[in-house]
Amino acid sequence: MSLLKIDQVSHVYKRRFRPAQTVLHDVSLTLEAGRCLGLLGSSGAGKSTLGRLLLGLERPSSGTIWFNGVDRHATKRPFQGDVQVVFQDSFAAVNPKLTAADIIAEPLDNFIRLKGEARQQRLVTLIEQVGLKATDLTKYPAQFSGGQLQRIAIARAIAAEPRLIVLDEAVSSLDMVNKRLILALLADLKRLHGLTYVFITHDIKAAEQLCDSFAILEQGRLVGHYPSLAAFDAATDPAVERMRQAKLAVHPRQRMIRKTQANKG
Ligand SMILES: Nc1ncnc2c1ncn2[C@@H]1O[C@H](COP(=O)(O)OP(=O)(O)OP(=O)(O)O)[C@@H](O)[C@H]1O
Repeated sequence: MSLLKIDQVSHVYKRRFRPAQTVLHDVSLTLEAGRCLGLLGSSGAGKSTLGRLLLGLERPSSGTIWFNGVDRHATKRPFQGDVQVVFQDSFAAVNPKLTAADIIAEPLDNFIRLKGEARQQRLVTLIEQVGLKATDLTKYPAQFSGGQLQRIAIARAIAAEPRLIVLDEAVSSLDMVNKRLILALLADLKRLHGLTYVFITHDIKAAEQLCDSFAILEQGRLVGHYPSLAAFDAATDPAVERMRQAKLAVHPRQRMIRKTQANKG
């Protein structure tokens, strides 16, 4: 049985004073445990919407998301520790008033509930697993670089021993060196913990480094699904060609950040 089965999922956003917008159309995908699915597509293709459905933050308008054989949205609390997320902007994703220990401990306290020395030991193990030091646990977000804070976000994501992690543009804001390091870290953690990833990205090169299978969304439709890197590399269909052509384009959010920084400077 597949760990994840997305079965004919469609999603519609209702909008005020404008017609409703269907952003996912009949998407079906499967993912085996211990594998990484690259979910590729240009801006607005519906990637993050699908990620939010997997996390249980939204309910699909139609279709079913089966997780470990269970309809994810049929339960009362679809958002459980077994699916976690790492977002692109780690500074926005954490509370600046919390220490690294508080941030990493959040899912631990919610889902595992360790106490005293066992809890502290687990925090030390987690921060060391992402390549930081035990002494970093008492630091605040502002004291970390973007790459270091992304490591904290990854430690938080693995803290509750999830089965699946949604990585939503998780390396897109990082410089080339940090991107390579974080991709290597994610690959190591996947091997070590038998993790399963959905890697949402517009960056074909990053996806090729981490993923075992590849899906391309265009305007909410699945236009390509490749079960291996070899199949993806060999693909010549127009959807893959369009992704390859777009691979050097800067992500719109990055463009906005750069523009703001340029205006400030
Ligand atoms: N909460 C929302 N309410 C209404 N429309 C939304 C909402 N979230 C996303 N959308 C719309 O749904 C479409 C798909 O957005 P989504 O963020 O899923 O795409 P994406 O592929 O992740 O894009 P990006 O790479 O830019 O993040 C877009 O047209 C977007 O404007």
